[in-house]
Amino acid sequence: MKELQHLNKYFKKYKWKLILGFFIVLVARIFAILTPKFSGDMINLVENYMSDGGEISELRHDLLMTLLLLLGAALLSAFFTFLMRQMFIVVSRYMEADLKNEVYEQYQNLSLNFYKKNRTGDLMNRISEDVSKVRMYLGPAIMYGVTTFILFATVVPYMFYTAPELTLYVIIPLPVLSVAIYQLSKLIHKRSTIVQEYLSHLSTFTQESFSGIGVIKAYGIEKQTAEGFEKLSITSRDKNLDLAKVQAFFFPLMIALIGVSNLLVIYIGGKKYIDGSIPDLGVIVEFLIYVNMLTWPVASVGWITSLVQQAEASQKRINEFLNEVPDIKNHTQAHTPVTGKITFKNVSFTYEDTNITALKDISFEVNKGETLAIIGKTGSGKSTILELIGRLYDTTSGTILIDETPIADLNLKDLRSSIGYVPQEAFLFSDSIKENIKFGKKDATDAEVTQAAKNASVHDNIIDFSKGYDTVLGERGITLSGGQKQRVSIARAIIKDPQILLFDDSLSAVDTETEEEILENIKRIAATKTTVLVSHRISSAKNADRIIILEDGEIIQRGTHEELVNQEGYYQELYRKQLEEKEME
Ligand SMILES: Nc1ncnc2c1ncn2[C@@H]1O[C@H](COP(=O)(O)OP(=O)(O)OP(=O)(O)O)[C@@H](O)[C@H]1O
Repeated sequence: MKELQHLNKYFKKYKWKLILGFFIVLVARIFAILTPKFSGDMINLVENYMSDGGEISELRHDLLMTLLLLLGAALLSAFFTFLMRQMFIVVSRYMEADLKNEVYEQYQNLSLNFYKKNRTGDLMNRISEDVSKVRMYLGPAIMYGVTTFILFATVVPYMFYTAPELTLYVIIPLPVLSVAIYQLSKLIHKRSTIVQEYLSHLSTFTQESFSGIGVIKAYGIEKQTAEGFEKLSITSRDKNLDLAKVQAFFFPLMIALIGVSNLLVIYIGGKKYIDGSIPDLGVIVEFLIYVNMLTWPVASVGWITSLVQQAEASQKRINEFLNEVPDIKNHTQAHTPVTGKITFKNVSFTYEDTNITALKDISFEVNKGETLAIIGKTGSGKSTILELIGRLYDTTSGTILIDETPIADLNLKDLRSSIGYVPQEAFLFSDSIKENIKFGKKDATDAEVTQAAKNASVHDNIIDFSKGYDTVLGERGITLSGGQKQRVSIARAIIKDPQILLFDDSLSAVDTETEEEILENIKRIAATKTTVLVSHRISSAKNADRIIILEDGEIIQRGTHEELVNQEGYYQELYRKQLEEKEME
């Protein structure tokens, strides 16, 4: 139960509703106990009439009155049971939503390293599957727990009071039922976990084949894919059958044990009635109803135990993530506005998971209003520099200063809100183009969106779509070309109007003419901003105020375009090669 203690704060939050729920259960149970009593009374009325005689009209009247009472008690019990569900189950849904929000908020705070260590499927499972299992503890387990407790606390003493020995006999099979259901629930849980696993294999498989349908068709491997699917689905079916077999035991087992209790009531109760130790036949009828009434709660003790165990295991998995401390911590609560000067002082960086040293002793400076271009082969560490500026990671050694302040001393929120980052692979959400651009500035006006798109040279493409800026992207919408995606992503960074603009090879998919146009626009709007531009093309770098060349995480050359073209080395070679390519076009 240690792990589940995390949920106590939610019980505290909803305590009044839960306390009210407890009293409602109490009232519902009292009315429920009355129904067997009235049934017994009716039998007794008939029995007395048959043995003692009397007016038939009087019997009719008495029977009708008792029947009405019985009906009233049953209706009231049903009404309060409804209210009870409203309390417990509704509260559990609130708590489930609260827990989901708590986990989601924590996910948002965790750093990139966390996401690399854990698979997306696992993250999704913990926020959906595991939280649902925990809800079974917060809702049904608590509700049935309270109901069973109250029922036992009221019915069993009453039964003992009415016929002590008979009570003892009839409740003997109940613990057996409870243990049997517990074992069965455990087995059901084990098998349903396996079924669940296969289900997720199946959905991952289908999802991948649908996303990669183009590749599957191009390589003509539809048949193999279908065979792969069939194999998986047959195994999944067999696992489902295994589960169905144990599930099939559940109700027969309950019915068999109820049957045993009923037989005991009739046999022992009958003998006692014959020898006179039970005065009325009605007691036997009453007991028969009580036994049936107690069966489900008793069975539920086993079921609840298994639910609580599953919830405990799930909460343990959730707690693992909730207790995770973000690698990147915000040390400063005060507002720290950013102007834009960036200084790297002997920065080295090693990726924790791969142990790859991506940057070695890097030093450079970019002033506010300047543009720095970073050129280098793939894997030379260019993107890593941008990630360090956004503090997605902390340096392994050395210091990064922003406006002369160590980056770790800046308020993380201020730092991130002063950066417009265009990643290497543009990521667009399944939403309209307008909303995708507004992601950079939630309250942007339509005019601002259009202006940003114009600056990113994508406006003309957008208005060519029949729905213009309202065109929906993604799975159910249209697919933009690589270059269009990059430009929408640039518009998103521009609309933010940040102090620092970071472009990670963001123009690789556009032609050189459009590249030039965008660079011109960026130069204009970024006149007072700091721009860092990663590229493989000289055309992107040539107008930058400073250029650095990276190789294997080290700066091998630095200078302006003029200086570097006249210097033997990587830049000059690249310049010649790209010039030749251009001439050949
Ligand atoms: N998230 C990561 N986790 C572990 N290693 C990484 C990660 N990102 C990059 N690396 C490694 O760090 C090195 C530098 O990568 P980086 O992405 O900075 O290079 P790059 O110059 O931007 O390359 P490209 O031009 O291909 O984008 C590479 O060897 C890469 O494998």
